[in-house]
Amino acid sequence: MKAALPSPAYLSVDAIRVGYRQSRNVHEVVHGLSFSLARGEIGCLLGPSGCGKTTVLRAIAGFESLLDGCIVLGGRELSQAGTTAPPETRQVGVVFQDYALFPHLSVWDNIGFGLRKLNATERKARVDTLLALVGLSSHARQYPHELSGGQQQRVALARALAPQPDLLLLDEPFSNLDVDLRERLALEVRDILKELGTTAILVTHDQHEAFAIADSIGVMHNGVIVQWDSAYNLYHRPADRFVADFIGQGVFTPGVVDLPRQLVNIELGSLPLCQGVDVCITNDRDEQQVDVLLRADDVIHDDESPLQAEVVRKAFRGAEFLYTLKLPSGQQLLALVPSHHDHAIGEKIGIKLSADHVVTFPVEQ
Ligand SMILES: Nc1ncnc2c1ncn2[C@@H]1O[C@H](COP(=O)(O)OP(=O)(O)OP(=O)(O)O)[C@@H](O)[C@H]1O
Repeated sequence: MKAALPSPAYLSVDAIRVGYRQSRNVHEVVHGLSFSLARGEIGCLLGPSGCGKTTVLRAIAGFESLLDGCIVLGGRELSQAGTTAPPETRQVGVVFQDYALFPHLSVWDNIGFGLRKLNATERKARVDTLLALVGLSSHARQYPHELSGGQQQRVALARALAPQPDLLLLDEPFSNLDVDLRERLALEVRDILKELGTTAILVTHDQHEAFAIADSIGVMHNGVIVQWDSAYNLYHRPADRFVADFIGQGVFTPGVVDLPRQLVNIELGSLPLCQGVDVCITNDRDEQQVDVLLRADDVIHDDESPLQAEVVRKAFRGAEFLYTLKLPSGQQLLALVPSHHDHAIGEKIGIKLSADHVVTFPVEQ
């Protein structure tokens, strides 16, 4: 059987460095960042405020030039140091956080704005198709101020998609919307982009948004991508402590690797080392102190368990409580527990481990 070949890159962002001019100096904020997308793939740059996500997006859109590296889209070189194709020649659409709709134009005219090269029949067909796709056919004659935030963002999406861009950039598009609507709209947007086969990049600091929309996610820290991966792998196989901390909820708990038995022993019990876990034993006793990542779903509540932990904090999450628990040693951990188990702060509850693999990191000095 032939091994599957990796999809060829449609967008290639190769070792780009980007900075902002400050008087005579350039303050570099993106340091040799690389990733690529196949045609029709949805990527996401996810990271904390100030890590450089928007700067990367602006460089791809052509609003910032490169200090080094290059950006290639569908075989066309868009940017390299000293050469920046103007934004309007790139066939790249952008959806901004604040919608940026034309207030004096109706929904229909906003969407049709970039289609003046089409004849009236083609233009009408295209706008009507997009209106139907974003579920706003009955709002065509309304003005932006007559729509909700979610509806306005759908108009902005339809307007950006109307000229059939080679690449769509979405800059924190849901951040002005309430939490429930955000995830719902993110899923809807994913369906729309997949139906059209549009290659897209979302920038966000919200992991739920990233998980809902993207095929591949790059976690950014200080101007570089520290892990480019699926949502599943970012959560279950974080490449370093920063990713482990940024994605999902969990704690680092001390453990000792028992290499001959392929176990890691922690206060709660023993966990199997999974194959491929990179544990470097530096002493001759075949054991090593490590920090073990324990996710909130690795610890389950069990009334029968002899292992007791004290509830020190609780946060209601609808279907679940996120409990912060204290072990007899004082070590704290997190546990997601179905919300019909409503325990008081200070109460002791039975817990046990339910992790099928373990992620370890070297102990921080
Ligand atoms: N026009 C500018 N001039 C100078 N510095 C800038 C400019 N825009 C951004 N920066 C700086 O570049 C760094 C990265 O900013 P950027 O907006 O790319 O981050 P971000 O990850 O998108 O953050 P956020 O999530 O808060 O939007 C920050 O330190 C910021 O202060």
